[in-house]
Amino acid sequence: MQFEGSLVAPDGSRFAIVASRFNDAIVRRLVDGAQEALVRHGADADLIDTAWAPGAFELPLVANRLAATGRYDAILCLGAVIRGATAHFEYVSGPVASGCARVMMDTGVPVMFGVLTVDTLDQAWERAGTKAGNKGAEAAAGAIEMVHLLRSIDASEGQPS
Ligand SMILES: Nc1c(NC[C@H](O)[C@H](O)[C@H](O)CO)[nH]c(=O)[nH]c1=O
Ligand SMILES: CC(=O)[C@@H](O)COP(=O)(O)O
Repeated sequence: MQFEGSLVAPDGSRFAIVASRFNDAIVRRLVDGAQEALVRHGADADLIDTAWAPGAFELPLVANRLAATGRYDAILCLGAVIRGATAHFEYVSGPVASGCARVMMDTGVPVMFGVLTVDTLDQAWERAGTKAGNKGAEAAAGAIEMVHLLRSIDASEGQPS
């Protein structure tokens, strides 16, 4: 058997975008990119919910609560963690990444990590819809692929290999 996900959202698939307000001038571009990419790949805009958290550090908890509702086929966590003058960058970016992965493994709901972890504001702008693409749109494409992939694996249960 070979399993892979297409980039066309299955009918009725529901998505949640969890975004952080810290550096929101950048994060809003990630959210816009994600919403546009989901719809362009066939998702129903009415089936895309968005939640805003204070900062990236809070994203995993919000993602966990949304995943626990059972309403969503995939969740996108979007944010922008930009290095400052202290070690705070490490204490935020590390737990956010591991927290998002933990939610995905604990709940079985795909949680796409669309959080920028960059050293400079320029690097953030480059990844929010300019010369390095849009990490929100990338997260959206990955979410759709994961929904398809997991549904095909689940559908194969009990079938001979
Ligand atoms: N410096 C950044 C933060 N810091 C805030 C934390 O995410 C968190 O909200 C606070 O520590 C309270 O728990 N958040 C970002 O998203 N990006 C940053 O660059
Ligand atoms: C990622 C951060 O928390 C960072 O932006 C905070 O800046 P600083 O390290 O100068 O306090």
